[in-house]
Amino acid sequence: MPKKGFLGFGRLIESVKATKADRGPQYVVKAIDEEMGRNVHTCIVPISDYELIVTRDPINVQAMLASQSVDWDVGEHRTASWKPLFGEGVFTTRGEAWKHSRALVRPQFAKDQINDLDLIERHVQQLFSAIDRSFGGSDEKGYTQKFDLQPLFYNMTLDVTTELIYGYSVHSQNPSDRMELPAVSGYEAPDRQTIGAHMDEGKACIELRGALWKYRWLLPTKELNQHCAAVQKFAGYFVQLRLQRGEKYMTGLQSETGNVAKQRYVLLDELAKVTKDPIELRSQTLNVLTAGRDTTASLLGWVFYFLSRYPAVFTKLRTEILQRFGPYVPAAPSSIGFKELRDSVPYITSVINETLRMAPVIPLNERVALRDTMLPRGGGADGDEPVFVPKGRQVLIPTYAMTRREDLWGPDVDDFRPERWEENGGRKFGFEFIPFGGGSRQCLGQQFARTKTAYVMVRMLQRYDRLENAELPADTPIRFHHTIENRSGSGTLKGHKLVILTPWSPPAHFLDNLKAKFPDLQTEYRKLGWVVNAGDEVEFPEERWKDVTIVLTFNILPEPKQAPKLEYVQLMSAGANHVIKTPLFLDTDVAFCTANGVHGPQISEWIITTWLAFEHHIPQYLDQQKEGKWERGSLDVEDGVDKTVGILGYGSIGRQTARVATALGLKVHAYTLHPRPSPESRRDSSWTPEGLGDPLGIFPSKWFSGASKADLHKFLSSGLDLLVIATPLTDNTQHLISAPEFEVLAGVKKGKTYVSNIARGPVIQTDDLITAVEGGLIRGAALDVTDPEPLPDGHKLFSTKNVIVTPHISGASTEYNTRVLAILDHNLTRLSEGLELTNKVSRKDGY
Ligand code: HEM
Repeated sequence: MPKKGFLGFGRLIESVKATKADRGPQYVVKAIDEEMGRNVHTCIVPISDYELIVTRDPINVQAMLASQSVDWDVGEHRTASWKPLFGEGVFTTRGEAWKHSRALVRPQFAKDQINDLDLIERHVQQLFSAIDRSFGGSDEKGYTQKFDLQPLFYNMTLDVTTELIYGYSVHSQNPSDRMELPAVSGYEAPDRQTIGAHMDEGKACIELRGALWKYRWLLPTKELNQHCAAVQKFAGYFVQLRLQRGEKYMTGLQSETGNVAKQRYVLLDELAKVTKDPIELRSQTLNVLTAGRDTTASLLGWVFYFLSRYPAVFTKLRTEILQRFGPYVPAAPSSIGFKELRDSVPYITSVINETLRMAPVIPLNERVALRDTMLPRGGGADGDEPVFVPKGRQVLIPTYAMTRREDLWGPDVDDFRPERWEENGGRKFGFEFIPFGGGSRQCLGQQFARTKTAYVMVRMLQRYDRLENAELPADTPIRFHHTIENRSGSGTLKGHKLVILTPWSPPAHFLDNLKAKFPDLQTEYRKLGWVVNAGDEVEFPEERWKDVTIVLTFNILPEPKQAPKLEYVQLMSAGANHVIKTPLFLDTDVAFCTANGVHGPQISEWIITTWLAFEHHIPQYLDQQKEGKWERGSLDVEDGVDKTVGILGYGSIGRQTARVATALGLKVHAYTLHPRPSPESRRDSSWTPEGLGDPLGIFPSKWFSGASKADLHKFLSSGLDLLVIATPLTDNTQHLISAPEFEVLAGVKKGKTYVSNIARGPVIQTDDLITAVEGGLIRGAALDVTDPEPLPDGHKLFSTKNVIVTPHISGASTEYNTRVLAILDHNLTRLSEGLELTNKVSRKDGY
């Protein structure tokens, strides 16, 4: 029996939302890694009333797609969802119907003519014209305007694919190239202007229906029906034209389009030599159209997404392309041949493969068991026994998760590195890399897709000598949309209403900027006092909540039914403990985000201030000053150079402390609960003021982790001059630092360690601390938090030598509100772009 259990129905909703937020494929990896374990590759997921098997084990995938493929087929929900739009064809059928389709279509892809580079060149020229026309006007450095390439690739592949399949391109890149379509008796010419949009929107409806699977009947069908009718009318027209013209279809086509240069290949014409069934011709051609258009456009989008973020790869690729194919000559037809394109610059293939590894265009696939059967691996205590799969059980194949397995791809699995495909005589791959599927239903258009992509890359890199990422920072995580497309450009907040409920007024320039940035966003501001207790008066009238989608608040929250449109609550506090018991948190899936990150600058200043004050004997001099005395004390001052600060809890405060400490010459040792072995795992995605903190996790010279005392002691014995406690208070961290820990510190540093606590008082055992200071086990302590708190008048801590106590004020800063508004602004931008919000409170963990 494989491991059972991530997701659950609530988590399924999370995953659908994650997909909406462009994170679906990543979500699957995260869910398996975090909830099942990094070494678990096959598991059972209970969803609603059925159980799904998920496997990222290449052996199992090979069994389903190839060696035992007779036991498996694609799921009925895939075929049922897609058929209304594209009809029955090679992509949308199962069993015998699929075998028939595949036999019909497959021979076409074996023909050389399908790789028609002249056809691609004509549409690449249109792409360049479209770029020049809309985004030309180069600046003094020769740059075009900032623009999004992805939609242009969608247009280009639509134009190429419609010409390849029907002989007539829709010319979405340049509508003025459209010739009038010939009359077909009984058929109206289709609208080529809107066909791309009908395909896109129809597919979006289908994806939603697919996600809801057996509940898809709940969705209205009117919109989908309109798209289906338009798409089928489009293909149906060309089918009729071919059937009415017969063999003369190609002659008519060549004279009408003026494209007579050589024998042309048109899929519809070839298929019509085998079958005259209009429905079959319509459906099969539409199946190929949908399989080929979006996938290739998406791959091209991803290629340039990575090239713009990895300039060294861009430069290397461009150099090799220019060496082999020469520079771009305007208005001259390309003379690149298919074979040299495929073979002469292997780095092109490496870049394409690495792109497909980082962003497999179809990141999730699936199969259903046709009979009781077995998967070779995933069962038993160690996961290496076969797994029984009953007839009808669905198996999710997260292609993306297989190309993210560190054990298969190495420690740099998260880096875009095309060179990996060339090392050790060229990487051989099996079922761990299946961007084009595998086995019996393997993609028929792989060669064509690779040729087209390589060709566009060559022409683009010949023409443009630089490509700059004008979107989000280069290290922003990859973003998926509808599971395959990369997303660019910023969105709007149309239809959203924000209310700001703060006890202070947001500055006018903040509101003005918001208006300029999101003209469609409605904003309302109400100055409200702190509402701390349940009985306090809530001044925001109940009826005003009904249109609100976003709120900035400390703790003024509506009842769920009062705010049916609410999507996102931005809290003003760094913690969420005061809201996690509210019905809005418990009973809805509204996103709650904290203001985590607002405290880093001021608290790290407090840590360094108190430590330096101690080292420089400032408290004694202040006492003397009050007494009006000029007297030199000890000249024994240890500065920070080459000292070591250990940060217990490497969150936003710890990271900013690391930055400041590094500037003073200290070394940093970081301690985290979970291990952070790779550069990727050391990053921090929570909000950080620009240029501050350590978002990339680069300051620590050593990383420690673990939940056991032994792990903690290893960290404490690493030679710490300053120990900063910045870990949250939980059951596990209560009295984490007690007598044994002071002994460990003393064992190495011989009483030289200074302890700073800005977390919560009970993390330290107070009596043990006093004993440690008095007994010389540590040098002293700075405490902004104490146990008990507030510290009673006259408590011993106040008078313990070398201890600085402040009354829980290290978080105070006049910039607090400015930072809260910066987080709101940051998250509004992410919301507008469909990205996951920053600082989101986990419903499972409550923080
Ligand atoms: C980057 C581009 C492409 C990718 C990543 C891709 C990926 C895939 C994958 C993963 C499958 C298998 C689905 C499954 O296992 O159920 C598939 C099937 C298919 N692809 Fe592609 N594809 C691409 C481009 C194309 C192009 C350009 C064409 C045609 C012009 C095409 C035609 C097909 C067809 C007809 C099938 C159905 C095969 C069958 O079920 O027998 N694909 N593709």
